[in-house]
Amino acid sequence: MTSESPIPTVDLTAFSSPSTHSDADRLAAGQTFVAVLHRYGFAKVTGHGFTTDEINEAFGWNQRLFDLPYVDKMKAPHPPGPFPHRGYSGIDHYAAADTASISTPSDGTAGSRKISDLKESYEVGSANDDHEPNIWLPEATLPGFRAYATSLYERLSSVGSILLTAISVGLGLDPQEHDALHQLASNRYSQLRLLHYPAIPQTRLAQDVVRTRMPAHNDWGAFTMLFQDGNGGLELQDPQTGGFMRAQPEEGVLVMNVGDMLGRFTNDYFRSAVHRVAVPGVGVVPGETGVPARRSMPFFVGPEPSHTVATLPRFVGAENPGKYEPVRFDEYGALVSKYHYQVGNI
Ligand SMILES: O=C(O)CCC(=O)C(=O)O
Ligand SMILES: [Fe+2]
Repeated sequence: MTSESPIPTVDLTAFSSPSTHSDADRLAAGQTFVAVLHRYGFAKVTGHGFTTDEINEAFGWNQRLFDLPYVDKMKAPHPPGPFPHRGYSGIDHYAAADTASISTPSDGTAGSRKISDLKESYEVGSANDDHEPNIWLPEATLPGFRAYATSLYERLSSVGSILLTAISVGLGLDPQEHDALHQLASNRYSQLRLLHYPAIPQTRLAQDVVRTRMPAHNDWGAFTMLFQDGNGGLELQDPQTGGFMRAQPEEGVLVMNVGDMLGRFTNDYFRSAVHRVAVPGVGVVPGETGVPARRSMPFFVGPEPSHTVATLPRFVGAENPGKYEPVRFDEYGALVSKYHYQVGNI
């Protein structure tokens, strides 16, 4: 079941342009953001500070990267295991390599699906990450890409801080709680993923081989900020109805979804959002051409690997018993990525 009701949009300009807005503006925007995240676990966000020009530039690099011949892209191959989660994962190799940043919903939907290889990706971390080093193409293969991707990581990291501050203001956190929230976002250990889902020919759709471009899953960091191109396909599960809501593409809009760490931190006051990438049904594909290619760019915001994520006491009470034990982020990630490496399906 996919619902056509729109995902609420929250404008965070009061946080990205603080000098032209008052504390009252920030409180109102922060509270709206918190209310939407509490209800859904995700939101569309405008006024995040990442301009339309910057978004277009990022998609331009996405295209130039994936337009390279396969042999060139394989000059920066993702290693055969889950770690480090860096470099290029090709159409033919994706299922075994793509394991980090994703966990599986308890209903087992992701686990039961036989995946076709429908996407390629390139994973980028911080230049200062001493844990998972980046894997770069030779400079001559795509001149300027390394410098650009490094700067994009930094830009998106600062956008992540804006979203966290909005959450902090909206929740009315005290300074100590505010710091604990911000520890969910390490500038050094977040992760940028460039994604390309190639066009799918009509014949392949008619054979009914292709059901989803990415099966339902949760992201296991703190939260994810995603830009997608005009072709859309991202769907997020409404936790109240269980139906999926389409994230209709809109220029300049970022989709933010809660990941497992922010879910645990808030004792599910913000629930980790189940999401997937759908393929339009055969009936809605125009003509014989099939489904167009699609590009997206998620940025996974997460804490330091050694950081222990514990539920904030304000989210636990007599009517709201704590659901989660404190967990070290790297230990949680190792469990999830090992599972996905074995199942090899996302
Ligand atoms: O491509 C998309 O829109 C979603 C990607 C995603 O959910 C992921 O990479 O974890
Ligand atoms: Fe995801």
